[in-house]
Amino acid sequence: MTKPAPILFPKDFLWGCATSAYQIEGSPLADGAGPSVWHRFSHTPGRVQDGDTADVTCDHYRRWESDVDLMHSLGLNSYRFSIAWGRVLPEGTGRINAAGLDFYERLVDRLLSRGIQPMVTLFHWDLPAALDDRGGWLNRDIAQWFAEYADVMFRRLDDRVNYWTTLNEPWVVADGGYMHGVLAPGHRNIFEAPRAAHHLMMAHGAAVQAYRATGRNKIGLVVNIEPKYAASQSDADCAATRRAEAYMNRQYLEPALLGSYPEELHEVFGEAWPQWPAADLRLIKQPLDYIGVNYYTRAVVRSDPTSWPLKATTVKQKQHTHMETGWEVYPQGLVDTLLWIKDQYGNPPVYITENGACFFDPPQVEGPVLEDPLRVDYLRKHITAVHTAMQRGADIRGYFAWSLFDNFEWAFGFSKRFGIVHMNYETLKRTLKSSAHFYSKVIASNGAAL
Ligand SMILES: OC[C@H]1NNC[C@@H](O)[C@@H]1O
Ligand SMILES: [Ca+2]
Repeated sequence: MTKPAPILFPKDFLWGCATSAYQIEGSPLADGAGPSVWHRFSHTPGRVQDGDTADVTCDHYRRWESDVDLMHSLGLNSYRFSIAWGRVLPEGTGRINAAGLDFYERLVDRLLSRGIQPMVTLFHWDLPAALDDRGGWLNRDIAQWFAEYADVMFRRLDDRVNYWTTLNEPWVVADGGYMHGVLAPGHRNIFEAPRAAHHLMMAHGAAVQAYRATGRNKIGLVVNIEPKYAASQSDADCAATRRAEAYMNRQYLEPALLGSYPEELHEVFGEAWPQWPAADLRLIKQPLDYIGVNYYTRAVVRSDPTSWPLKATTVKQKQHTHMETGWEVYPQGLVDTLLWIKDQYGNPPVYITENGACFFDPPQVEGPVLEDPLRVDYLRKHITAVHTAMQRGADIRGYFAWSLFDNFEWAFGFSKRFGIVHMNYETLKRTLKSSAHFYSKVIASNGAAL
């Protein structure tokens, strides 16, 4: 039996880790920064598990130099992070806070000095509170507010940043922040959710349009995709699955890539679905250099007339391992997702901009390395899935593990640990997990160590 050929990735494949500003930086109001909706949300009793806030979290705002050195020691050739809008524009528009801009410029320069390509996300959920006071994502003007902020960043950093992202996971903001109210700004309103979603995408389009005026590099959109599988072949379950797929996986990709919304959304939102002017869709549909895909899990869907607003619910797959968030470990879903994007949207260049898992890790670490075999297994199977999709023609250009550190997991607070590096939140000591060593070997061997 001949040994299967070793898995090898292209020479210029990006290998990185992903983080976001509010989740790792701490010091949310330092050096003139304006508060974000997440600063307000986490300081509102009852909103975040155990009353956790990201006032300190990984203290990356003050430890960024040694953190970049840690990334270098792992052999990362890229690093995906986000900019806190309120550090740069404390009121969201107008006055620029030089100290905020300087922080990100120094971070980019250090990354480049260590041979690490920055991939910079402009919005990863931490909207300046001052803009939320003016309606936030419910105000059509936000498209221009966002383009103004994006332009400030492009002018300062496009000579060094080769990969830009407008938004991270707009679905999560609209669904969590406006439909179900479990994320900032905590609204629960079926009439607000599609408007927030639409204005998020208009902001995306306006920022890409602004980029094309001066930008010389690449810009894209990052979406979370959770492939939906019908629990049975019944008409009801298949229709429910189509609704779920339209609501999460197509509602953002299709206006961005096709300039249209899936028909199923009229059924999902009913009278709450607005009629949008064609000019809006023309603004949203801007040529992109890549799509970022964040993949964690799949959903098996059945019809459920009692569930709101989708009339669909997921069926637990007890035959597979699950993460602490209740998400099924299902690597085949990543292959299916990447081939779906290839076949449905013309094989655009794709980066896996997030992939990772939160399994129970002991909160304290005794020895030099924390053993996390379940996460090693998860990463091995999902990186292999990426390679499988590439062998079948998908144009995948890079992979970012979520996350470099354990960090503030939104409404879950610090209870969920996704890091390949353990974070002790009292001492702020960083400790490599065996998944960090594993990932480091995969990068060094360009895949052969899988
Ligand atoms: O839930 C894990 C991650 N998912 N995507 C967005 C990130 O901010 C989350 O921490
Ligand atoms: Ca360049």
